[in-house]
Amino acid sequence: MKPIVSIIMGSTSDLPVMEKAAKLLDEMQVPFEMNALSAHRTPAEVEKFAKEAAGRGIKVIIAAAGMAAALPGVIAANTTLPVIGVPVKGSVLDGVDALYSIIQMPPGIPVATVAINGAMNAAILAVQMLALADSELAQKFAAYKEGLKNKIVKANEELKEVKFAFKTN
Ligand SMILES: Nc1c(C(=O)O)ncn1[C@@H]1O[C@H](COP(=O)(O)O)[C@@H](O)[C@H]1O
Repeated sequence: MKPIVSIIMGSTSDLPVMEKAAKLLDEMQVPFEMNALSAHRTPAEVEKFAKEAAGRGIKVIIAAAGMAAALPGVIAANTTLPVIGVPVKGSVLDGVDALYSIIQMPPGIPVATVAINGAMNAAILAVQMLALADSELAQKFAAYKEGLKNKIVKANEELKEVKFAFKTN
């Protein structure tokens, strides 16, 4: 199947973080692609990628970078597709540098920024955007959310049992 989400990262060193986004998209059966491109190191390729993405059928771009993270913003500047930015923790500034670089976009060129290393939430946001026009995906996502709820309800029941055991000992 042709990819409809594109995960792009500034370096393959960001992959351990971005694997969480890939896993979630895989779980939701959303076709995606992954590329490492850098606005600093491969600016021409980034511009080409961003300009051609919509024409290739990509609907949402997830762009991740650490340090002086220009990549998500440069992609947003070169496409009309929604761009979700993931600041990656990696430098001596622990990802705050990337967070500020990505989140503080000038008016007109937004990047929907998630938490530092928030790759999974980036994928969830992408799924939510796609689900607006895909009722099957919307149902899958609703089931996923229900699963999250059930997990905490079960954990709460287990907690009560622990408390009970604590009291009787
Ligand atoms: N922030 C950017 C950009 C960019 O914004 O274009 N290109 C690479 N990087 C980031 O540099 C960090 C170190 O990269 P290396 O590990 O390759 O030296 C990575 O977190 C990457 O996202």
